[in-house]
Amino acid sequence: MASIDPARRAAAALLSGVLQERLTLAEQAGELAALAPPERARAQRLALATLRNLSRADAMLKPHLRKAPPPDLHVLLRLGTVEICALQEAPHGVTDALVTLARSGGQKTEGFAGLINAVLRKIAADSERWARLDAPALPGWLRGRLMSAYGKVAVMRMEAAHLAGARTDLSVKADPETWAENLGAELLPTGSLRLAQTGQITELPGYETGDWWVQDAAAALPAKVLNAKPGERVLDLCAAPGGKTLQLLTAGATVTALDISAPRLDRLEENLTRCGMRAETVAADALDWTPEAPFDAILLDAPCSATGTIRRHPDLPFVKDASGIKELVALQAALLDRALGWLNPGGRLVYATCSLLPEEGEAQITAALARHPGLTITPISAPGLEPGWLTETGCLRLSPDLWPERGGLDGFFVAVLQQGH
Ligand SMILES: C[S@@+](CC[C@H](N)C(=O)[O-])C[C@H]1O[C@@H](n2cnc3c(N)ncnc32)[C@H](O)[C@@H]1O
Repeated sequence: MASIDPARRAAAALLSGVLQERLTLAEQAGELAALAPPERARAQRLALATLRNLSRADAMLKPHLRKAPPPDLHVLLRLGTVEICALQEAPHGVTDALVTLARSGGQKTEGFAGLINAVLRKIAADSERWARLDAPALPGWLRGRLMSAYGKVAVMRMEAAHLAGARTDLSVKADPETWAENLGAELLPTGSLRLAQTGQITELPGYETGDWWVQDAAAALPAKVLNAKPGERVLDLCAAPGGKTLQLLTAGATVTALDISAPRLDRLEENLTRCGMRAETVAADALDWTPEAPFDAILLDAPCSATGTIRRHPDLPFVKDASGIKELVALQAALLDRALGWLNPGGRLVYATCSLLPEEGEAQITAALARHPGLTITPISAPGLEPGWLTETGCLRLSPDLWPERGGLDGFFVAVLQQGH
């Protein structure tokens, strides 16, 4: 009998956490702590691929199952199906490994080793059907809202982008051309680097020396459009884990980085240390805190549904639903109202969310303009932006179906606001 594969066992545990306990993969990071880095990366890759392909795996399994399998067995069957059909791993090896895992799984799975063996053999024999299956659809609550906002064709393109996943992008401190060459990466028109392959990030040149940090090309745009100048006092509100703080510091600004979450601020501090940069950090609820002096510019990267990041976080549709969106929209408005009062005359505020929902983006800004007479939108311009990415009012609307030829972008909304006198 084959020995137990720790990466597969961890992947199955992560999948059970998402599908049965509705825990995000990030919330389950502790599950992976005992694994060596390559095994950890493999476990994550297996879990991500299975979540991205879940409805396709179920469509493959359906004809071979007489009734719905118990949840722990179902996870093993789905994982095996995705490994065979999507990742094109050798069916015999996958089947043996999952049979071994089932036998070691106690009462919940040990009795199903024979069934796993039989079903995965049928899946392997039937695997040419895989290519004809549709991309998995978003859950109904989200799909309906996105259809109203973007139309069916765009939503189907977004679903295809979610299935394709995301490459790893980096923001560099300086000299993007040289780093692109050193890392064999593509230099995107917006200035981010896109890696050809996602390997062990911490092993790449420039990681230890803090010359770059991981940041999606879309997530790099809010700080770029804020366009901080050397010596400006900038507040990064909702700052952790600090990708945008690093950008503002690189531009030469004096930055106060505030976040409500102390553990997330610890990660921000680690990132600052690695990159050799310094900011004032504040652990506080922005709704209670008041600055001692106003700022030249504020970046409000507000907490949101994160629906723009599903291609990177395919667990989100399984653990989140529409509940909580209203509260997030109210929190974003309260943060916006408060932050607008902390600007120097003529100061600018960049509002950003990694959401695809208009109520967390376009509608949030329309409502803010109605609440604050004299508040105006400054039309966005920055290198590399495509004209079609700008809304009629000059805000930036990004979605994962953009730049398909380059490998997509996270969904984001960005607005630059200025308070009149
Ligand atoms: C989208 S994330 C920020 C990402 C960050 N700007 C970056 O680029 O790495 C939103 C952040 O808002 C923080 N947050 C949520 N509610 C807050 C509040 N009331 N006051 C301050 N920060 C808050 C969360 O802890 C979370 O870190």
